Amino acid sequence: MADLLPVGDALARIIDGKDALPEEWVPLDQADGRVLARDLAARRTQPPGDVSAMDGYAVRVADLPGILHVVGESAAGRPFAGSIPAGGAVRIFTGAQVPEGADSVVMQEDAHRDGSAVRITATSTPGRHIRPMGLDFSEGIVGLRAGTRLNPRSLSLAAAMNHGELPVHRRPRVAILSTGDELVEPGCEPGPSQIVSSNATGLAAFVRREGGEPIPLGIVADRIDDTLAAVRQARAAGADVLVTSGGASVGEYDLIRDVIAREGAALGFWRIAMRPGKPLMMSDLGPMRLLGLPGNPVASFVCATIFLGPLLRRLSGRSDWQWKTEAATLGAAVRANDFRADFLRAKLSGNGQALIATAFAIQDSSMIRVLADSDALIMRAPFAPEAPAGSACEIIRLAD
Ligand SMILES: Nc1nc2c(c(=O)[nH]1)N[C@H]1C(S)=C(S)[C@@H](COP(=O)(O)OP(=O)(O)OC[C@H]3O[C@@H](n4cnc5c(N)ncnc54)[C@H](O)[C@@H]3O)O[C@H]1N2
Ligand code: MOO
Repeated sequence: MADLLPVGDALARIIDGKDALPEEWVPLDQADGRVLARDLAARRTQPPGDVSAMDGYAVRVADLPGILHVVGESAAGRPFAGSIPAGGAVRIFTGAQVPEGADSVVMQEDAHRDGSAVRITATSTPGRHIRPMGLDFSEGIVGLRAGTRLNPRSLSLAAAMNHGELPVHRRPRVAILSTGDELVEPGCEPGPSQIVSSNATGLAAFVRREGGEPIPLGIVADRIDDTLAAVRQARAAGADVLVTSGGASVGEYDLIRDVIAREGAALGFWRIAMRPGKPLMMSDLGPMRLLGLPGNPVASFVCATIFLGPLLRRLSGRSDWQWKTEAATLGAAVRANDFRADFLRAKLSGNGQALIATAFAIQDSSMIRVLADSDALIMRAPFAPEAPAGSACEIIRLAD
């Protein structure tokens, strides 16, 4: 089957020419999951001065041990104004600026206060319980790199670096169209030969998790005019990507190729050496990249994982756009593979370091329940020989 494109070539074609979408500025509280468009430098030094790491007394090590005179107080945001004289101490709290003259902080558990005096029986060392200025970061250092997907931790850092708004890439807009005469929306009363459309639901959630904005276009029947109208709707909505599901194969009702032709576009490719997902197709309708996913639910989802995810991450500006593989051990034997790269739905188990991936016995690409139960895809290269349980394999983890 020489006309089937290898998976790696298909991925290269799908991301080809697609770089990060333009930058926009968003407030911090809307930036979770967005991708930084520029390196982000600290706009201040943290901590801005030497501060105490404990509640206790700021002292001079040279005076210890001894009975010291408490000359004032330094609290976070309300520093002691003067400097500590010889034999003096300042009551200090966590995060408060260490007064001039002090070179150590003694925890209050190790000090005995008596009126304006404090008795400290042990000695200390210079710098003890003091966080030096700039311990966390100094003004001007790059704390977060362009291409980073923001998460709760990096957002805290952006805030601490004193950024109220962040430059992020625009989210990819992804139109999602289901095709098929037999399809009805979930939650209605299907007739006996109807099928509940499930692909669009999973695809929309997938798109959101990959940082995109789904544009749901619903279901169209297998009629060229209806399909064409929906594709034009996606173009008019300014979608960056149109994902169709179904109508990708060779039957008389498989219309996506006809629609591409009617739009005057060329078919980038059609049919790849992959199972599930053989009839995948790609085309560019102006700036909108069309990914024609197969209708079989598992094929649709696996193609989304392998191709749509990387495309969306590229458009979002992520530097980690490629899917990650992990080494695992087969929990059950797998058969010799044919000319199509196989992505076997599998369950992960294992204790400690050994990750065990066990392929489901039935791998039919219509089986949504198996997909829902899967934790990972076992990757099998074209013509990989049969492999017994216990052999090494490569997996792609499916997101929770
Ligand atoms: N003669 C051949 N027949 C088929 C081939 C082939 O090479 N030669 N390839 C097979 C493979 S592999 C796949 S995958 C499917 C893909 O077909 P289509 O993309 O045209 O999909 P449909 O025929 O429209 O639907 C297939 C199947 O999936 C169900 N479906 C479709 N859309 C949805 C949806 N949104 N939600 C849930 N289920 C959906 C549909 O009812 C069908 O059962 O072609 C093979 N045939
Ligand atoms: O891609 Mo098809 O789903 O191999 O079954």
